[in-house]
Amino acid sequence: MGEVDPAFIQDLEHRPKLEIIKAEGIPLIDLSIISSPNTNLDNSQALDGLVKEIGNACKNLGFFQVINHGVPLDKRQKIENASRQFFGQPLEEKRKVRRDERKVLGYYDTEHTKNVRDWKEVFDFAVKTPTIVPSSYEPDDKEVTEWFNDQWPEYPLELREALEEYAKDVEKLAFKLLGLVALSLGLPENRFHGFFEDQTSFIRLNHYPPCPVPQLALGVGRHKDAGALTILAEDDVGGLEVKRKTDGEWIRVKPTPDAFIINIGDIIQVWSNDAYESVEHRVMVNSERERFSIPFFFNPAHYTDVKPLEELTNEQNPVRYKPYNWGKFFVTRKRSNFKKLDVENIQIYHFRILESERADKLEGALSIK
Ligand SMILES: O=C(O)CCC(=O)C(=O)O
Ligand SMILES: [Fe+2]
Repeated sequence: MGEVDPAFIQDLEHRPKLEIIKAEGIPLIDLSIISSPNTNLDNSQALDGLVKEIGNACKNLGFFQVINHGVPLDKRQKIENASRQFFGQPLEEKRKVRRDERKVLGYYDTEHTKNVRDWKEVFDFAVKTPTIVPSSYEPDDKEVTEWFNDQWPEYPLELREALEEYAKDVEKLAFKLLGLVALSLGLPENRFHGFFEDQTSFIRLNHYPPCPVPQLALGVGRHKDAGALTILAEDDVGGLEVKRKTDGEWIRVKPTPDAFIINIGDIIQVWSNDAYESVEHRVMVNSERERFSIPFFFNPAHYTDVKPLEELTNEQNPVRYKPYNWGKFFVTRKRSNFKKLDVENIQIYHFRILESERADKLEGALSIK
C-alpha cells in the first residue's frame, strides 16, 4: 500500500469489486422532441411516449441518460477543457482558491463521503449569485448568508466564462427534466418550478487522479444525491456505479459520448412519497487513467419545506415523511462532507414516519372521539 493515507481506505464491505457487472445499458432517452425550438410541450403527440419513458426510468433504476438534450456541444467542450487545464496545475496553485468553512465555493481536495476520504479533487460553483443559504446548521439559527463565486484561479482565464455559460444551458435542461418528471407523476408540468426560483443549485468539477490502490479506495464513496435531480457530464473513462434496486448489485454505467446521466435525488423521492427513489451510487477509480466529470446538482430554495405532495398522498398511500427544511439539510450535509465527523451524516430516512408512529396517532385520534 506504500504511502497511501489510510483515510482513503474503505471498509471491507464497501470496497469495489474487481469483476465489473456491465449495465445492459441504463435507459437512453432521446429528448429531441422537446429540444427543438419549435416544439410546444402541450401539443406534441410524442410527448406521452417520452413522459412514459421518463416515468419508467425513474421507477425502475432511478438513473437514465439523455441525448439530443439541447445543451450545445461546444459549451460542454469548453468547460471540459478548462477543467482539465485547471486541475493540471500544481497543488499550490489550486490551493490558492481553496474553500474553507467561510468560503464554501472553489477548490477542495479533502472531501469525505460517509467519513472516508474520496480519491478526487473538486471545484464548486454556485449557479445563482448570490445563492442564499442558512448561516448555520443549527435548527434555531434563522440567519442566512450569501454565497458568491468569488474565488477564481488565474489559470485558465476562461474557466469563469465557461462555467457561467454552461450553467445557463444546463439549467434550461434541468427545468425541462423537472417538467417531464412532474408530468410522469400525473402533475402539471410546472408543479415543481416555483421551488427553484431562489435555487441553491451548484456545479462541481470533479477530477479523479489515477489511484495506486483502486481496489481499496473510491473516487466518491456510496451515497445518494440530496437534491432534486443531478445532471452529470462524464468523459469516456467510466467508473460510475449504480446500486441496482432489484438485487443490490453495483452496476457499472458505460459512458455514452455527449449524453448526460440523470438521476433522481432525495427531494423527488420525498415529493413523490417514494413513488420514485433516489438511488445509491459511487465512483470507482483506476490506476492508469485520470477521469473528469461535471455534475449539476439541481437544488430548490433554502426555505423549501420538503414533504410529500398532497396530490400524491391519500388514505391508501399515507404521507411517509415529516417535512424538513432544505436549507438546513443542505448545510448540515455540506458540513459533514467538509469535516470528518464521528456521526452519520443527515439522511432523508431520519424524517421517515414509521408505521408504529402512524398507528399510535390513529389510536390517539380514535380515543379522543
Ligand atoms: O463522477 C461521477 O460519475 C459521479 C459523482 C457523484 O456521484 C457526485 O459527485 O455526487
Ligand atoms: Fe452523486
